[in-house]
Amino acid sequence: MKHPYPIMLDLIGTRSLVVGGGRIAERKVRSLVQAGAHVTVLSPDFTDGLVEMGQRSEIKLIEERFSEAWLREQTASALKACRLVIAATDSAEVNQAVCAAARRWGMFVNVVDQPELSTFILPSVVRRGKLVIAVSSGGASPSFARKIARELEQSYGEEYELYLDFLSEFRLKIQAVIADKQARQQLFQEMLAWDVLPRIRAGTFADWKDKLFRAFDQEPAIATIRAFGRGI
Ligand SMILES: C[C@@]1(CC(=O)O)C2=NC(=C\c3[nH]c(c(CCC(=O)O)c3CC(=O)O)Cc3[nH]c(c(CC(=O)O)c3CCC(=O)O)/C=C3\N/C(=C\2)[C@@H](CCC(=O)O)[C@]3(C)CC(=O)O)/[C@H]1CCC(=O)O
Ligand SMILES: NC(=O)c1ccc[n+]([C@@H]2O[C@H](COP(=O)([O-])OP(=O)(O)OC[C@H]3O[C@@H](n4cnc5c(N)ncnc54)[C@H](O)[C@@H]3O)[C@@H](O)[C@H]2O)c1
Repeated sequence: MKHPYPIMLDLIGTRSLVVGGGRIAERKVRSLVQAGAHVTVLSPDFTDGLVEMGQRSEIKLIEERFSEAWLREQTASALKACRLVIAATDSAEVNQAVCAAARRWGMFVNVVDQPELSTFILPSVVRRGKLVIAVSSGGASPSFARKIARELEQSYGEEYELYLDFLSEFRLKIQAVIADKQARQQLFQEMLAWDVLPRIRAGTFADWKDKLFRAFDQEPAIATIRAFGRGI
């Protein structure tokens, strides 16, 4: 992959197929389910984790081997409904066959043991609510991508979830009321320098936010917000 193109996909309600039921398949399935995808797993056996997810109806398990014969039995509409396919068996040949079929159907495909065949690969991810930090080494060293993500996890703690919610909520409020686009954009930059994170950490954020929103509702002007943000 010379120039991977990073995107944030909305998979809610879409279908994905994972072929293979081992440890690696389970890791990929968990991230798909977390993203809201409907996942079908095709394999003659499954990890305990996958079995439990199947029992909780979080995923659909098909206890069969992938083969050309299995593929022929599937209806075109069922296959076409699949957005992503992950070939996660321990057989390079089977993974290649899954990849060829997925490409034939125009699906995006990830091959866990042959990155060069993949049309997408998975990054190491840190999630803090709306904040998603994805790190990829482009397949050079997945362990290194993971190491950087763990380091970022230390720098961007749990408080960032609330922080992003605040930035998002207040940004929408400002967009709805302040017509001057340039002034708005300047304010969005300035807001990043306010002492919001220390307030979240100190437990004084909710009170401060209430006051800010009340001040803004009473006098919806840039100057009010600026003065408040700077603690004047
Ligand atoms: C990030 C993460 C996401 C995820 O899987 O969700 C991910 N691998 C993770 C972990 C990990 N993978 C491996 C080890 C063992 C140590 C090592 O080899 O380093 C560890 C470490 C561990 O498990 O701790 C082995 C490995 N991985 C691949 C191969 C095949 C090959 O290279 O040929 C082999 C050799 C198999 C063998 O030879 O036995 C291939 C891929 N792995 C990728 C992603 C894609 C590139 C990502 C990138 O570079 O940006 C890519 C190309 C395709 C893909 O899978 O999408 C996840 C960390 C999640 C987290 O944050 O915890
Ligand atoms: N991409 C990554 O992040 C990564 C990390 C480590 C290892 N790997 C590679 O991933 C592969 C899988 O590793 P694992 O630890 O999950 O292996 P595993 O042996 O635990 O699981 C393999 C699964 O594939 C199933 N399978 C075999 N043939 C099949 C077929 N025809 N149809 C459907 N399912 C079939 C097996 O029944 C089993 O459930 C290995 O090749 C490994 O080298 C990838």
